[in-house]
Amino acid sequence: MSEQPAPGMRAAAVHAAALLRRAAPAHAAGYLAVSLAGALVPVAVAWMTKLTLDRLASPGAVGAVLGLAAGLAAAGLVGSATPQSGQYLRAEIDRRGGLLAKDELFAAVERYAGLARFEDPAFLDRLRLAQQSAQSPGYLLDAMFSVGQGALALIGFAGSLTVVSPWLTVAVLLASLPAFVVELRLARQRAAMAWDVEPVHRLEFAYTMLLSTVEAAKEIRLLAAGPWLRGRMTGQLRRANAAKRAMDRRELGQQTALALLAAVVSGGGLVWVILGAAGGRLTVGDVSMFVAAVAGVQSAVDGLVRGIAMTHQRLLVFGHYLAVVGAGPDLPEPAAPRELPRLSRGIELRDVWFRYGDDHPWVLRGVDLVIPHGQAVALVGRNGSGKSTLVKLLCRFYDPSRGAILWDGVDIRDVPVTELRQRIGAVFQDFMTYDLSALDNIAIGDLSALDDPERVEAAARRAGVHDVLAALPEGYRTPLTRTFFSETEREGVALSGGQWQRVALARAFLRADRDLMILDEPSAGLDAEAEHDVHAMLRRIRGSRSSLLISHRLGAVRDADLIVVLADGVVAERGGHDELLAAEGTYAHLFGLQAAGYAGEPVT
Ligand SMILES: Nc1ncnc2c1ncn2[C@@H]1O[C@H](COP(=O)(O)OP(=O)(O)OP(=O)(O)O)[C@@H](O)[C@H]1O
Repeated sequence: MSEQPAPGMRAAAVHAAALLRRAAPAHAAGYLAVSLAGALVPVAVAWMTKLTLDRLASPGAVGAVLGLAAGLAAAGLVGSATPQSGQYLRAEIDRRGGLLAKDELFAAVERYAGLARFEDPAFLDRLRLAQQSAQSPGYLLDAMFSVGQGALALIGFAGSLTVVSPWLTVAVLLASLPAFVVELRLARQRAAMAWDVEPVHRLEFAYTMLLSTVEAAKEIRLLAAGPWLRGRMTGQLRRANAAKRAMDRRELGQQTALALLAAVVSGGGLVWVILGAAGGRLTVGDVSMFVAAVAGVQSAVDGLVRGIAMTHQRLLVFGHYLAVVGAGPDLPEPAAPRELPRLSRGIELRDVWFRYGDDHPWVLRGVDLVIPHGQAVALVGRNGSGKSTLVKLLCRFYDPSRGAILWDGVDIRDVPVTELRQRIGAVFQDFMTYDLSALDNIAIGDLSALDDPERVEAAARRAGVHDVLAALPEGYRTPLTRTFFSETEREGVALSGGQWQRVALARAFLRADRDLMILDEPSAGLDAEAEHDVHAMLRRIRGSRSSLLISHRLGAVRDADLIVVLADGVVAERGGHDELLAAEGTYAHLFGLQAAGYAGEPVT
């Protein structure tokens, strides 16, 4: 990983506090009270023990001793009740805070209109850390409270120790100074290590997914590639473990040295106090107070330092959450958005250049193309010629690197992207197969159809998949996945590739009233009948809607109003089927090859 981000500790702390205040204010206040009690009870117990012992040593103070004994019992009660309530409050804070944080995180991710961030490894690492942070925001509170707890206990015990010996207090405090410095440095190093190890975990996760998903299981078993992938997965895990082990060892060495230093100081002090009590300079209560105070100071310093270190580390990680939530739009938003007119003339790509990144090759190199209103345009070209890329630009998943896309003359960058997408229906080449019910799989095309099963059925009929879906064990409510059960605990079903493609078509047909219908390889897995239906649908919408059809089956595109051949990043040929055949260019060549295949002629 190239750089460690600097997310702004203060901003992270303020945001975390605000988040928890919104999510669980009463629980956070309760947790604070319980934490304070946890810090103060041991100090109070130490004092009451000292006073009790001193009074017991001097005769005739039964009344006062009784009061102290009652105080000690009460402190014991508080001390034993606080951990359980603290644990409950802490868990509830996590649940409520986690819910809010996760919702906030994914609402922010949803606002990213483009795709580029989802293809940026550094961003994906950040997103994973942000998710970790959102999972359990109570950790942050823990860390911050332990700073307060440590500070209170430190003040209490150091003050108490001063009563026995101011010099010893100074020595104990000085001895704990290195711990501050070392632990803080370790926390920074741990946070940097977590950031560096993130890409390794991402790879490990990718291999884990390959080894555990049904999509990959077939090929991996046939190819006997499991051990090879497992080796890669464990290799990544070993790399991550090595980095963590190195960090743990560093911590072990440094923290052991710190512990030894603390032991030397408290051991020396104990000898001095015992000698003092034996010589009559100190009381028995002083010895008890000393033992409690030294242990208390050391554990308070330990808690304080760890609290600061933890806060530092968790704020750094929480900074990733903050960075994702506050990342702002990934595509420029128009300052003064224009209205998108109902398409009446057409969509024009004007000298469109595009590449996926500055160090990527140009995919489109000055495409000029008009998709006229009410016409069916077919886009053909060799693999990798940029057809799907052009579709992604039309949906504004990316902006052209140069040039513009005009919708009835309006640059699509000047209109709200959601408005643009409302006007488009599409089946992408890599369409989704959602692990949802059949109904959901189709209705997601237009969520207003969720409560209108008849519309969903009509779309499924048009895509030729209604009979299949209606015959499923729970009809349209059946999950189209073998991964989950339905609401009634019945197993889902698996569809065939072509059936899935019809479901994706049905999803797009729910949007058939939109201005532009994009079909990117919609019939690759379809049987001849279904393919025929797709083209019948395209003919039906012709005249009132524009469509863009991408297909390698040239027989399927021959009756488009306009056929466009994309090659070398530009429009190489355009025209009607007969026109392009007569031109004897790429289209004619490819069509000839396919036609010869169908006619059974030898292909030359
Ligand atoms: N997300 C991406 N990031 C980087 N490069 C990409 C990305 N998607 C596509 N490309 C590259 O852009 C080029 C065009 O790809 P595109 O998918 O647009 O081609 P296509 O004409 O649709 O191909 P096919 O006929 O095989 O579907 C290819 O060289 C591909 O490697």
